[in-house]
Amino acid sequence: MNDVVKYEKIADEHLAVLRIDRPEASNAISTAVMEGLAAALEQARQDDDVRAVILTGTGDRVFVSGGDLKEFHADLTDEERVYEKMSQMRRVLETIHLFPKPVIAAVNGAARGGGGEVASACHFRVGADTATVGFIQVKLGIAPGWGGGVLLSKIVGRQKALALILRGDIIDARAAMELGFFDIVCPQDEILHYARMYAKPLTANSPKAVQSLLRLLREQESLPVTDAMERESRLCAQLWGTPEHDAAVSSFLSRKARKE
Ligand SMILES: CC[C@@H](C(=O)O)C(=O)SCCNC(=O)CCNC(=O)[C@H](O)C(C)(C)COP(=O)(O)OP(=O)(O)OC[C@H]1O[C@@H](n2cnc3c(N)ncnc32)[C@H](O)[C@@H]1OP(=O)(O)O
Repeated sequence: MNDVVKYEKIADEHLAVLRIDRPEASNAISTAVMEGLAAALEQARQDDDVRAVILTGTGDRVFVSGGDLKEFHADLTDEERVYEKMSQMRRVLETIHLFPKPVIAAVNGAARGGGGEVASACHFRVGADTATVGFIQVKLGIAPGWGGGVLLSKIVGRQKALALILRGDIIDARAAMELGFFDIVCPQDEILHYARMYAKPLTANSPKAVQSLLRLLREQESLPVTDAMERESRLCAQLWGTPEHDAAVSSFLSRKARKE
């Protein structure tokens, strides 16, 4: 992390909160933000005490306004340089998408262009009631640059993604919820509280079970259905011997015994 990406650990909730902190630029993604996010994610990955991550933006107006059009248009002049810069942020989105611990986007306000892509890379999205989402790249005559259109399609389905990306409409929080993009919507001034509440069951459950299920559910998308089903049986067998499973079963059985 650095000046433009803040990292806060909430130790007693096993959470890391990553905050994109460029309110003067509507939290646009500059090269420094890309570097800060990569470093912050690595810190959260390495900290065994962190069981989930919340990603948000500073302020009550904007989550992320997309790529920093001022920096990019000053610096990037030919296709290969644009491609390299887009790929730098695409790798950050890949890191989020493949992150071993659940990542929750707390969409505190407008998500535009790449802002929608960043939210799409997260495993869950908590939206402020004032938030708006627009995959508006088409209005700028470009495509989503960071691979987030592909991820959007996995969340809302191909047809709805096609409409959002090709039309470039800006939708409000209620529509984002109806599409299945937001998992919950909450009052804007309580967004972090709601994101923390959303994280609670994820961090309370066995980290080994949560993390291996997250991986399994991601990997099963590219497997034949019977292979994916077999992996689920294997995972259950692997988790059977863990202390968390022993404790949960003992607690259940002793509860039953107490009732008798
Ligand atoms: C390049 C990658 C591509 C992708 O992969 O998808 C993209 O992301 S392209 C970028 C697409 N995004 C946009 O076009 C969004 C542009 N911004 C807005 O629509 C609005 O700013 C907002 C996000 C809806 C917020 O509106 P508001 O609260 O009214 O603030 P202002 O518009 O006054 O902005 C304040 C301040 O922030 C600067 N700003 C906003 N967005 C960007 C941006 N993407 N890059 C750089 N700077 C941005 C804006 O210029 C203002 O600064 P000043 O000009 O210094 O006042």
